[in-house]
Amino acid sequence: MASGNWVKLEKTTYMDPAGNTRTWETVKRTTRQKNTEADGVGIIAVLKRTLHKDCMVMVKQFRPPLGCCTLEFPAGLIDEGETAEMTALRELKEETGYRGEVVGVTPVTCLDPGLSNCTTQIVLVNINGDDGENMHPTQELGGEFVEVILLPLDEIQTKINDLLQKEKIMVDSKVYIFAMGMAQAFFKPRELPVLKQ
Ligand SMILES: Nc1nc(=O)[nH]c2c1ncn2[C@H]1C[C@H](O)[C@@H](COP(=O)(O)OP(=O)(O)O)O1
Repeated sequence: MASGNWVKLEKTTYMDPAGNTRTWETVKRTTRQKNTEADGVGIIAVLKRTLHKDCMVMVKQFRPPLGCCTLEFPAGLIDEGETAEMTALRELKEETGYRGEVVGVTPVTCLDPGLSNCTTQIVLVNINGDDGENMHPTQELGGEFVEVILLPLDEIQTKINDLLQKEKIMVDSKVYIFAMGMAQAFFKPRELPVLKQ
């Protein structure tokens, strides 16, 4: 239907469970590399430093489709010949200046399946903040404008809520779901169990 340098709009033909042929308006990225089912990666990066709380390394940037800034995990598209792990370490260095170590990776996951076939792998990365090269991180941005935001892991939902109150900023759903999960993990086990009616 329409095609640009980064995305295209297609009419996808499929058969529904009743055997009827139908169509769906679908957005696809045009940049997906051979030998990968993922368009890009998201990076859950945890900065670990002596005598500091563990912090999530987040990024704030203006996103043209939304017309506002977003709070996201560092992220980026997979380049030719890269694995998800390689992309994660490259993008983390470019966007935040930190050098990390991969400690986990998800399967290929979808992002907005009612609209698009866009996919991502989420890569979990630890950053040794006591390491000399991570003490003064320097971004390597070629024309991108990305602000690094550190949020303490054990208060992440509250800190995000504070940011949303203070600034006109939109939070990525992956980030907020992660924050809700962390809040549950940190606080629920410490509550005394009570009988639920
Ligand atoms: N849908 C897009 N439209 C564009 O006009 N440009 C786009 C789109 N998607 C990616 N890009 C361009 C813009 C930047 O030059 C790079 C950034 O990509 P990357 O760092 O890999 O990913 P994000 O940080 O998630 O944008 O790609």
